[in-house]
Amino acid sequence: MDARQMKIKAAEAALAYVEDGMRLGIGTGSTAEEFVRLLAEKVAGGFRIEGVPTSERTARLCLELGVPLKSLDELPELDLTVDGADEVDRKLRLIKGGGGALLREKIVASASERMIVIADESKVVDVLGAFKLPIEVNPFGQFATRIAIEKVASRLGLTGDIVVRASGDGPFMTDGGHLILDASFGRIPDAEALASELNAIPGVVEHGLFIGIATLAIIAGPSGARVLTAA
Ligand SMILES: O=C[C@H](O)[C@H](O)[C@H](O)COP(=O)(O)O
Repeated sequence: MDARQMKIKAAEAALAYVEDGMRLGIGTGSTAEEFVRLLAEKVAGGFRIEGVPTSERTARLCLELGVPLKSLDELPELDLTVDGADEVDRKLRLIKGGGGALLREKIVASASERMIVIADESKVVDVLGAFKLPIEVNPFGQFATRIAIEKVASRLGLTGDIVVRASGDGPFMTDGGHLILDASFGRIPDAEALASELNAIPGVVEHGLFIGIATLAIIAGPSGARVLTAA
């Protein structure tokens, strides 16, 4: 089974949790896109859902494939969000934001009764942090914000480069008009402490640590998909 087939397996398994009439948060990234494709087939067959996309990219795909969309303002309470992740640990803590959609993803998932993560085995880790932590920051005062992040990290014993994510010749801009700083901290033993310290920095809009948000993860490997619940 290749990487794409594993993503499809996880997406298929997640579809079993989607019920007719649900208000559904729809994630971003290559795994979430497999979910959108399968969801679109069900919608074409008469299945009714109302979807809230977590990015402009996901919104475009949904529109192209005929998945009905609403804004989060129209549907501020959702039944379920299905989304990918860059890392997931055994307590279902996540790193997200590899595709730059972490802010909307976190808002949408937090407005949902449940969040199901879909991923392949390569995303499961013992300790978060091998994947660079995306931190979304306001462009105003970005250097001051970076220094504040470095100080917080150093207090927690974390070191490593923090770089502005690039796109083409310029910086990558999120759907909300912010920058992403990718922090190479390596292992993050106390994700809760880092999350709350980052939240306290004024220039930090949001960060990619999702803690206490996911309800279960569907992890696909070469021999099929397994369900991971918080240890
Ligand atoms: O910002 C992007 C998201 O957090 C994605 O869900 C995450 O990067 C995983 O994407 P993929 O399924 O492409 O690995």
